[in-house]
Amino acid sequence: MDHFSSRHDGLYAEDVPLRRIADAVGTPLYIYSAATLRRHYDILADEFKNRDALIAFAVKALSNIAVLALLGRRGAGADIVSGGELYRALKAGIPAERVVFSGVAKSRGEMEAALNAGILQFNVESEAELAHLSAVASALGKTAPVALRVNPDVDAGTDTRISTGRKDDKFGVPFADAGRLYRLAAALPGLRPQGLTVHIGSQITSVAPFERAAARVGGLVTSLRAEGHEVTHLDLGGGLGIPYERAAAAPPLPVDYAATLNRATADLNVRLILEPGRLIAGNAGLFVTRIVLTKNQEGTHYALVDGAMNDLIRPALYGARHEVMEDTPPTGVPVHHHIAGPVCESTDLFAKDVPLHEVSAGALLAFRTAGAYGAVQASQYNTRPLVPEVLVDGDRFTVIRRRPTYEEMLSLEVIPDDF
Ligand SMILES: Cc1ncc(COP(=O)(O)O)c(C=O)c1O
Ligand SMILES: N[C@@H](CCCC[NH3+])C(=O)O
Repeated sequence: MDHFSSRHDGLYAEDVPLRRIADAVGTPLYIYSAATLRRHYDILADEFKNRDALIAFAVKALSNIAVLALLGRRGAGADIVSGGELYRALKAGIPAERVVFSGVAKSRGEMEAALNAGILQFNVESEAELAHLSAVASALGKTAPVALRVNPDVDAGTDTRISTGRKDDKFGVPFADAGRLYRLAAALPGLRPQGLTVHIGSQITSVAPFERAAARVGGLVTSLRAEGHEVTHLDLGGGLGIPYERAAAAPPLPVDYAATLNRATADLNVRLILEPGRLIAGNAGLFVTRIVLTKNQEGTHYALVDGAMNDLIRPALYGARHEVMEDTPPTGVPVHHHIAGPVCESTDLFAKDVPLHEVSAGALLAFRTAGAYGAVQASQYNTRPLVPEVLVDGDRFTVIRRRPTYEEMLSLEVIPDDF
């Protein structure tokens, strides 16, 4: 089911023509489909409906509060990695009891805010962090619910830049230290260890690594219980990959992924937590840009667009490929173009050799699969305004983050008096 479609009169997001949104809001911009977000959440939630399970959306993937509110109302929790994300999740109405806090270096202020809010769990990634959290919680007279993030030393087989579960990655505690650190957490004041967590990477395209990681951490649950510890929560992270290109091998279906996790944890009697990000948001978003002009450089045709790497950095950062849709219904023979933006970097190149039928100034191009790690990784490089976000729901659309003015962009800057 694709909520972004090409019809006889152009591209649509659900029942709204892209052209209508682009004319009203200007380009570049992100467009999200509410129906897709709901569908992706519901498919996963349904697979765990007979379990005590929480789907804590990874806020880092797409953190607009409208999206968080939409998911929160369906029962989603939030996996956060900063005080800012905590603030967003609570603003969006996600109850603190559904918030888990991941990250290798939480600051004192972030810990205090999360303790005061009363979050479900801190995912702790080192011995030093246990000591730090113990001190912060004790000073506040609070008890921090803790899950120890273990590094299962499983190669997720994904891009090395987004792999997190091999022993040399900076995440989690070494598997061999987990027992000792769980005991330490039980002994330290201000901490209440309640579980374990793993997250082995992102854009993972087979279920086998999830199965291995779940088996390893499941074994640890059993051995800790045998030592007399309470282990009531098991957080299996996020990381399932999604199809970026039709031509590429399809990643496992969410139902197969869910079946694997359900099987691996069926006998553990734990509250299960998942932290999907990309799976829910990735294919729910388009990045939309307009052609400004074309040029031929030493035999290469360039379509130069008004969007740039500061708006969607994935191609520049990871060599990611986002499929391109043309707004103009394809007629005639296409000409292959490189699609590049106006930023002064050679990596500001979205795609090479894309067959385009219409390259006149003003034509709209939409990059698919841009909902996750798109708008959230945008910057104001080259003093380009942060890219707006629009949420489509049926035949309606709402600007859920508007484009700032130049005045707003400069409003935090000051020229000292005494130069
Ligand atoms: C701890 C943690 N949980 C969840 C996620 C979400 O991952 P994904 O968007 O691949 O599902 C990430 C990002 O990789 C993460 O670091
Ligand atoms: N930013 C990465 C994903 C990182 C996952 C974060 N733990 C991407 O765009 O694919």
